[in-house]
Amino acid sequence: MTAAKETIFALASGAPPAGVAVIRISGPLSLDATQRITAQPLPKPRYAALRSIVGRSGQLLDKALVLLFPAPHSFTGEDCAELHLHGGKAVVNAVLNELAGFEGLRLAEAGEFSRRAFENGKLDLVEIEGLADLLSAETEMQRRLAAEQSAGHLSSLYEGWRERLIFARAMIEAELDFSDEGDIPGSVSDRVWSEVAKLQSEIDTVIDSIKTGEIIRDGFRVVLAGPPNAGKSSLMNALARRDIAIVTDVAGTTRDVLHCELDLEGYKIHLYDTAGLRDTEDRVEQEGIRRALTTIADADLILRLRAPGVAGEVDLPENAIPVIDVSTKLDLRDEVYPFESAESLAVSVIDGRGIDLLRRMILESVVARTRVGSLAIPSRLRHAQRLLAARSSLSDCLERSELPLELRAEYLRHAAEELARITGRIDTETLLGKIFSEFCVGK
Ligand SMILES: Nc1nc2c(c(=O)[nH]1)N(C=O)[C@@H](CNc1ccc(C(=O)N[C@@H](CCC(=O)O)C(=O)O)cc1)CN2
Ligand SMILES: Nc1nc2c(ncn2[C@@H]2O[C@H](COP(=O)(O)OP(=O)(O)OP(=O)(O)O)[C@@H](O)[C@H]2O)c(=O)[nH]1
Ligand SMILES: [Mg+2]
Repeated sequence: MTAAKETIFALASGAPPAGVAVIRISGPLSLDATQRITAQPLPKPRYAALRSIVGRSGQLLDKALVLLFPAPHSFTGEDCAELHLHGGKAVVNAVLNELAGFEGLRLAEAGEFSRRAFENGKLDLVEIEGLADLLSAETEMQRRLAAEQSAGHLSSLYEGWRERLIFARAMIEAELDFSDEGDIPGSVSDRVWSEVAKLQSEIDTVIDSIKTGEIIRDGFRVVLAGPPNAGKSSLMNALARRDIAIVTDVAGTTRDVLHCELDLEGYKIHLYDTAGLRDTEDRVEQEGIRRALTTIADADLILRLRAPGVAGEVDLPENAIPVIDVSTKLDLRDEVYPFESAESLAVSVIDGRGIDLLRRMILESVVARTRVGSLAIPSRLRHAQRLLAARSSLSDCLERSELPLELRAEYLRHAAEELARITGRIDTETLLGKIFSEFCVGK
């Protein structure tokens, strides 16, 4: 058993002033504290009731809605209470101070409610990561991805794989146990290998979707590249609809990499403006160009700009990054129609032609890059590492057919353990192993 937990509390809603502020309390003294601060009968569990919130000397602090969630049916799995106060700064402070004065209560640390939910088996690590992503989601696609993850759909996928691996191992154990008797029909393990191969390909599909998850969660990186004076900074300002970058007719105006974020139909886009690429003796500009090339190399999409009367079609480094060719300053040319082909177009920041079309082409590029059946997909390196490890154990298991069954089964155990590490739900077997390995031999 764990030692009796302290009771923690915190403002769970956004910074005051706000219409309503929610203070959340969790731990064994939650109900006591709520009783003391209301000095009225407690509402029945999970029903909101209006109560006077009073201070030590009986003074009225606020009239608030009070909600109780007795353990284990709460967010943390502990006794919880919520005070829905008027959201003024002084109201919130007065109630927080009152709670802080109670013996056995203290202010929660960052993430402590979620940590307790994890410790009480209410949420696994993957769901907690999803919850964190949900709270920081700014775009619709980020929200959808995080909602899938925090609702446990990704966890179920991993847990389902793990159960199938445990079952496969059980089949092998059974074969080992019965093989002494010599007369089992066919080989059980043959079926196991085909199941393992199937699992491996399912894991591969999910590993392949990690880049998609990363793009949705972290954003799609679009880089403006081209010679000086091509109109990169002007185009950044036009796409962002804000005056972010300095624009002049001096070649070599931009040196640092400039960044802004766009929300294109729910997709988070990082847009980078870079120094014009050219041979130069200017050391500051050289450094700018070095940074530009680094940014270009990390891009998910490159907008390669050229302008009438501006020399230097830039040679981009050889790589597989998609490119849209953009001819700028369309207003200085005779053409009227901005659309050239699927990979190229012409724009003008003066009359605005082609800008919306370019926005749509960027959107099409990110949509094409993130097409997946379901959004129950990983978006973090942590998952990628464990999945790759699990996958490599499965391929060892399949390829090393010269090994005795026991050893091949060991690879399956290892793969299952890697999956358990992602959700943080290490099975009793490994947990016990871990606990006992920490004891001295002979004790
Ligand atoms: N006022 C309020 N609104 C909120 C939250 C909250 O904690 N308080 N949430 C906080 O994130 C989210 C809702 N999430 C919640 C998740 C679980 C439980 C809960 O009481 N779970 C119990 C009972 C489940 C049931 O009755 O179906 C349990 O899991 O045992 C409550 C809120 C969003 N809105
Ligand atoms: N007529 C016209 N001029 C433009 C257009 N876009 C940019 N310019 C002009 O072209 C010049 C260079 O524009 P910038 O946006 O600073 O070019 P840049 O590519 O960022 O240049 P560097 O930062 O030096 O690499 C400025 O004088 C702009 O006003 C356009 O669509 N039409
Ligand atoms: Mg510039």
